[in-house]
Amino acid sequence: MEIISSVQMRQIEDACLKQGISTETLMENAGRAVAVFARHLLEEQNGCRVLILAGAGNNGGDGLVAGRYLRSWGEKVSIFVPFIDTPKGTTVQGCLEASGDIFAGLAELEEHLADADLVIDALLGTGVNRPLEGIYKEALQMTANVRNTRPEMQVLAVDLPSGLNADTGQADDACLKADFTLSLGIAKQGLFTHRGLELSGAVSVADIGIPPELTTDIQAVLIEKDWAKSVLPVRSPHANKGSFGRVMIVAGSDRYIGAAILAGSAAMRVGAGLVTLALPKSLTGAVASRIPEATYLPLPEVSSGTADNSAARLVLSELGKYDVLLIGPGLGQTGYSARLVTEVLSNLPVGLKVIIDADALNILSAIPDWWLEYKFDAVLTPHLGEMARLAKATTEAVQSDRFGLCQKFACKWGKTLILKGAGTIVTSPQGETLCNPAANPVLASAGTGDVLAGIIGGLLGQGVSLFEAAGLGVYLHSLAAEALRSEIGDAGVLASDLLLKLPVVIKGLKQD
Ligand SMILES: NC(=O)C1=CN([C@@H]2O[C@H](COP(=O)(O)OP(=O)(O)OC[C@H]3O[C@@H](n4cnc5c(N)ncnc54)[C@H](OP(=O)(O)O)[C@@H]3O)[C@@H](O)[C@H]2O)[C@@H](O)CC1
Ligand SMILES: Nc1ncnc2c1ncn2[C@@H]1O[C@H](COP(=O)(O)OP(=O)(O)O)[C@@H](O)[C@H]1O
Ligand SMILES: [K+]
Repeated sequence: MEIISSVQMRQIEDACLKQGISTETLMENAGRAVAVFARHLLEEQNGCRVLILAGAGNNGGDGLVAGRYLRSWGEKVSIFVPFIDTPKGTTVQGCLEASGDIFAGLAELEEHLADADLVIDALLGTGVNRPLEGIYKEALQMTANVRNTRPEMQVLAVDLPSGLNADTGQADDACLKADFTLSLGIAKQGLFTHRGLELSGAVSVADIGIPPELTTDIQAVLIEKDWAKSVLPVRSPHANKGSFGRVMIVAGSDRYIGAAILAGSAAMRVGAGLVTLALPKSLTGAVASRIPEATYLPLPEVSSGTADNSAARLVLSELGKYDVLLIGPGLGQTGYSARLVTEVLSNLPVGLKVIIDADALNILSAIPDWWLEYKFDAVLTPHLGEMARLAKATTEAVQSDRFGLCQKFACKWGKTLILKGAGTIVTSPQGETLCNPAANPVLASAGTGDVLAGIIGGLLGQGVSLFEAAGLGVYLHSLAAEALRSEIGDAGVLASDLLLKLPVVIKGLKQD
């Protein structure tokens, strides 16, 4: 599914106008599609009472058109039109009366909510430009309250839940949670990240007659099963371990021994041929007892668990034999770790695929204009805090514009950037964007990021490109978490539980 911003949607609307397709035509198509969808929902629940909340903009227009169709098909339609007393309200009143029972007061709204089978939320769409207040806010809150007492009453959002920002997924406190969202023409990106994930319900897209040639420039898509299947590495029965890549993981320090175990195991569990863990010498025994299948590059130490200043040279002397370097999980941020990271990144063999994760990102963020020093493309995997440090922004600023910032900085830094968290976003340096529309508390626990970095390392080793490995890695990680949530529950799952699920979800993907 393609996804776009509100600015892009406006450009497409303008292009439609130039081709002679008017906004009225698009709105007619949109309203009809909403009505068809609504009728289907009503049939499923044997209902017939539709309550439409129609705002003063084009989103409300879509709702009014839907009302006209539904009424002509014999459904019982009532329409809340809070702007009825404005000049615009007066001009549309004539056609509204033909659309069903119309009213503007909250008392009547409460009455209609008492027996509505379906609420169509067409108060605000992409045009929301300020906090909700007054009658809009009260109407949405009243609807939400009634829905709490009448869960059988369903809510269908037109284009997006009213009060949700179409670009950022930020939501007004009064935003009405939908069971279904019918996005018009092309799905709006804000539905799939931040609060959009919890507020939009099941999202589908209505064809409203936009000519396909006007959508060819769209660079952002959701990560979906068919795409993931298409980029899964192929495994020949005649392969040997050299066929599936050699992955070097520089990870772990005295306080974070588990990071190396999780990342190394994950790389192997997605099918890497050979994984070498480069970690401080005194940690090697403990880690090797947990992953006997890996090979080891014990790094000289300045003290127990801290690699010394000669460690980078040792890593570099071996790296020529590898396809992939993952650097960062559990490294800590001492001066020694910083020197290890910067010296390795400054002297990489040509052609090596690189993932920079966790502490290595924090180390980069302390270097002014680090991206000018390290000009090669690499996969960067920041969570919110790491992204804020790298982008010199607050975490709130990052979270309030996840798509915008991920796209801006992937281009500026020339890196394949993964902005982690619910609704993870992946952007290539050229701006191609993938979004994984998933939120899962199973992943909100320590160590899951190490697993993700290892997965991506394992996929890169098998020849997947940086961008595709990033997207596929995020998807497999999320599928494994979803499987655990249904089997075990949403609390108490460990990052290491993901590991054994990885081969299973890969197998499932191949068979589907
Ligand atoms: N693009 C396309 O191709 C197509 C788009 N279509 C549809 O158009 C929708 C976008 O329409 P839109 O631009 O009229 O915006 P929309 O969300 O209806 O409301 C804006 C109005 O609300 C107001 N307002 C703003 N914030 C407010 C607040 N907090 N509280 C109260 N009022 C607030 C603002 O007025 P203001 O007071 O700022 O003058 C303005 O009047 C889109 O989501 C889709 O459904 C389809 O019809 C077909 C093709
Ligand atoms: N609520 C959530 N929904 C979906 N994914 C999540 C959620 N919380 C965390 N994740 C994912 O879990 C991983 C956590 O990574 P990170 O924060 O680096 O953890 P750690 O450093 O402890 O390993 C990321 O892949 C992130 O996208
Ligand atoms: K809406």
